[in-house]
Amino acid sequence: MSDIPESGGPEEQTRCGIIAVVGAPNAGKSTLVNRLTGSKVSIVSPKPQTTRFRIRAVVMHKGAQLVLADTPGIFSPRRRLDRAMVAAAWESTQDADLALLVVDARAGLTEALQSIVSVLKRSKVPVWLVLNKTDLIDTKRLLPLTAALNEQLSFAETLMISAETGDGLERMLDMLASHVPQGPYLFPEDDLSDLPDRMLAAEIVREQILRQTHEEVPHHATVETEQWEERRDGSVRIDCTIYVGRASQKAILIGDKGAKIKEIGRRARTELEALLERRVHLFLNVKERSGWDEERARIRAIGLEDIG
Ligand SMILES: Nc1nc2c(ncn2[C@@H]2O[C@H](COP(=O)(O)OP(=O)(O)OP(=O)(O)O)[C@@H](O)[C@H]2O)c(=O)[nH]1
Repeated sequence: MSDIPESGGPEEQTRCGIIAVVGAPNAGKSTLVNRLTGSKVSIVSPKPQTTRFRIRAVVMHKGAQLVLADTPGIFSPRRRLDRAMVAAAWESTQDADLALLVVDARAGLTEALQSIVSVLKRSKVPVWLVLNKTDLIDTKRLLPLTAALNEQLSFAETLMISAETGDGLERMLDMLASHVPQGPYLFPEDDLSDLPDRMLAAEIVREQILRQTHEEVPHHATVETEQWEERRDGSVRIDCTIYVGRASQKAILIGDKGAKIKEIGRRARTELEALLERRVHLFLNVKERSGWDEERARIRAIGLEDIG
C-alpha cells in the first residue's frame, strides 16, 4: 500500500488506517470514539464475544479514512477469557497502523493501566499516549504522569484531550489523518451507513462456516457482504461472498450437491432474522481469490478472518 507512486491521481492519494483504541476500563474510550464520530452511534457488534477486532467507527477526516477499533477482551483481566480469544485480540492489535492508549489522567498510573502498558511494550505498533479528562485536573499534574509513562514506553506522540468537552480533538484528528498510510479506503464511503449491519452479516456467516466445516476451510476463508438491499415489504436481501484460497476448500464449503453451503446459509439466515428482527433473503457465493494472501493482514485486521 505504501508504494503508490507520487504521481498517482487524486484517488490514489487517499489515506486510510486502522487505529486501535485501548485503555483501562473507564478511561473514556467510548466517549472519545463517539466524540470523534460526532454522533452517539458507534458501531458495536451485538456479539462482541465472537469478535476479534471490533470496529467501533469509521471517521472521514480531511480525505483520510480512520477506522477506529478496539480489541475486546485483551485488556480485561477480570473477564474469563479463553486462550484463543486473548491471542486473537492480541494479534489484532499487531495489525493496526497505530494504537491510541487512552488514559484517565485524573486516575493516574493505576494497576490496570500498568498492565496494559506492559502488554503494549511488546507490540511493534506505534503507540500514542492520549491523556484524557484534562478538564478535571490541573495541567501541571499531567507532566509527572507523562514522564512516568514515557519511562516505560516510548510513545510516538503525547496528546492531551478532553473527550467530554472536545478539547484537543480537532488537532488529534488532523494528526491522525496525516499520519495514517497512503492507500485506498477500506470501506467505500457509500457503504458507511449500513456498515454495522454488513459486518454483522459477514460475521454470522463466518461463524456458521467455523461451526460446520473442518478446520482447513475456516482458516482460509473470509466473508464479505457485497450487497445489502432493502425491500419494500420490509425484508432485506443480503449477498455475501465467501473467499477461499484454493479450489479444494471451495469444494468442501459447497459440499455434496451444495448441501453444506445450503446448511450454512440456512442457519446464518435464521440467526440474522432473529438479530435484525426482519425477514432475510441470504445469498451466499463462494469464490476463489487468487493472490489474496497479500490482503490477508488487512482483512484480518477488520476482524473477518480467523487467527489460525
Ligand atoms: N470529565 C470528563 N469525563 C469523561 C471524559 N471522558 C470520559 N469521561 C467520563 O468517564 C466515564 C467513562 O467513560 P467511557 O467512555 O465509558 O470509558 P471507557 O473507557 O469506554 O470504559 P469501558 O467501557 O469500561 O472500557 C464516563 O462517565 C464518561 O462520561 C473527559 O474527558 N472528561
